[in-house]
Amino acid sequence: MAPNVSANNSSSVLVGIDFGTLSGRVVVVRAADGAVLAEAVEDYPHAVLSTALPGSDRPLPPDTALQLPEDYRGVLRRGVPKALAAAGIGADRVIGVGTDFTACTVLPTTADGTPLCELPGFADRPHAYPKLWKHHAAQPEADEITRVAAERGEPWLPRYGGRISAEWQFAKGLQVLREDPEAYARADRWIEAADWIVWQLCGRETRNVCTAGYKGIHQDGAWPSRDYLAALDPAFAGFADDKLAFPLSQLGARAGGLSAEAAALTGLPEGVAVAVGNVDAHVTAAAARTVDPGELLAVMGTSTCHVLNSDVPAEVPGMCGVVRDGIVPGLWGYEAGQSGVGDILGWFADGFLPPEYVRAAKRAGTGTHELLSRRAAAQPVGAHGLVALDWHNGNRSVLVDHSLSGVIAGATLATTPEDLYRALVEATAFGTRTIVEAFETAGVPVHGVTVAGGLTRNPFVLQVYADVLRRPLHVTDADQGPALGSAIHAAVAAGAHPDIRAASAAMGRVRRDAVRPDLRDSAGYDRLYDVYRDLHDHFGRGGSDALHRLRRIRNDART
Ligand SMILES: Nc1ncnc2c1ncn2[C@@H]1O[C@H](COP(=O)(O)OP(=O)(O)O)[C@@H](O)[C@H]1O
Ligand SMILES: O=C(CO)[C@@H](O)[C@@H](O)COP(=O)(O)O
Repeated sequence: MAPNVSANNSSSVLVGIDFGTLSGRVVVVRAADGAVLAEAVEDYPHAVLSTALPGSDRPLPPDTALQLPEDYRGVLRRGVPKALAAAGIGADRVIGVGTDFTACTVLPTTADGTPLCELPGFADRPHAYPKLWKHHAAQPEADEITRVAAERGEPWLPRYGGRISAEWQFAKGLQVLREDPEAYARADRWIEAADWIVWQLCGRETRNVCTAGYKGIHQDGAWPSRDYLAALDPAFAGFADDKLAFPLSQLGARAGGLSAEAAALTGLPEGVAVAVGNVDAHVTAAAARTVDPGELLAVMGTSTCHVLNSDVPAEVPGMCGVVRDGIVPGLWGYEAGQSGVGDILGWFADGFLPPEYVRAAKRAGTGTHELLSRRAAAQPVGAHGLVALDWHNGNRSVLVDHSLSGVIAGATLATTPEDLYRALVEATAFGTRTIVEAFETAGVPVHGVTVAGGLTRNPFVLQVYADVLRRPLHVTDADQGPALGSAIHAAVAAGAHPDIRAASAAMGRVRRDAVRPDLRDSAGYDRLYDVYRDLHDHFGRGGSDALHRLRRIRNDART
């Protein structure tokens, strides 16, 4: 049944769904002004598979991170009806649905979109499963992809900051070919989860310009040539032509209408607009009103993604990529990122605290992050005598090396847990400063910085970032920024707003200058940042190969 609400009716609503690392979040949003009427969070029952496949005790190799497609369907099946019920509105008011995904989260499927891991005989093969963005086991393939491209002078390499990441589509695809050629051959399609979920919703394959550009290597209308791919491996020559190629759709476009099957699954009306797939960080630009040139958005959660529009393409060393139309049609969209941010803080706060800290947090009725943040905030800048490197999940920008790991320098017998927590927060802020400086040095101006994501709920973290960056921060005023961004894209796909810019202006939410820097503290952070830069270049740019050697020793010991 087609909905009985027209696109510009004041009661029209959109459903936005953000498929995150551990859960899917669904929001129901008013088309006219972006008011969030309700939200629901649906955890993935299997979370991240990094030690073993379900029902198996065979250990997975180091740096593996897989997921289950059925967990994604669970968000459609349970999360969407929950959010609609919480909004207390009839499904007939929904005029469109938009989705975003972590990326590059990518899976092999048959020609009809069936995930390989769901085929008889493939359930026990790790390479038949979706590889999550933080699957970092394809670093050797990424190094090879970069080296061969540099040797051949491939014109697209500078568009990726000079290095292709182990997180992206080609490295992960080449790993499958090398380690499970049968699964590689059986995969008719190699598709971003961002596009696969849209396939589940509207019953047909589409591919979006955003993931094709940033996570695939699609530039100036073309994939890497067969010659280049054959130079990597003759059996890889057809990777792009056979498994990726498909006409690309612009962001904000209508991918199709909701299929009868998806309507039955979600409770939404058949035929409503389904927006083209998108990436969690890039879609948030619409929610944060950072769709104009020079407005940098940092989406700070498990990891941080930095996205930024510009009128001009530039070569920024170590960025993730620059893609025409990659964030909004008509501009060059830049992306950079840090592979570990909230995860580094969580690793420490969840795993390394003395029992008395956990008890103190309980007594205060807060979590351990809040306790550590409160205690750390009471210190003068630099009083802990520490500087850390934020590479516990590798380095996505500007070094593009996932064999790097974390470092904490300056620890003494007097070092406390709040000292360490503070040093880790600061390290992530220094990582962001390194990225902002890389953009500006390369001639891509950064006029303003807006932040979104789960870490914006921590005022201490925000103050450190404002001080380290010496800039006021604008803060996205939405608990579920990516999901709101997806709803905004759905509004455009449904025709409720003419384009992403207009929809962002009407439906986006941001508190301008919400956090102001304390410039006295900025001066203290400048001194720490100098030390960070020294350690960064020493461990990351060839001063010492200690971290690579340690990674090799670890892998040898585990195998
Ligand atoms: N109060 C807090 N301060 C800092 N980090 C936090 C806090 N609470 C949770 N985290 C971290 O934030 C991350 C989750 O961020 P969130 O934006 O909710 O998720 P995602 O990145 O999956 O979208 C986790 O890595 C967690 O360790
Ligand atoms: O890399 C990207 C986007 O390009 C992210 O999807 C990835 O870092 C995961 O983001 P989250 O930290 O889960 O929000």
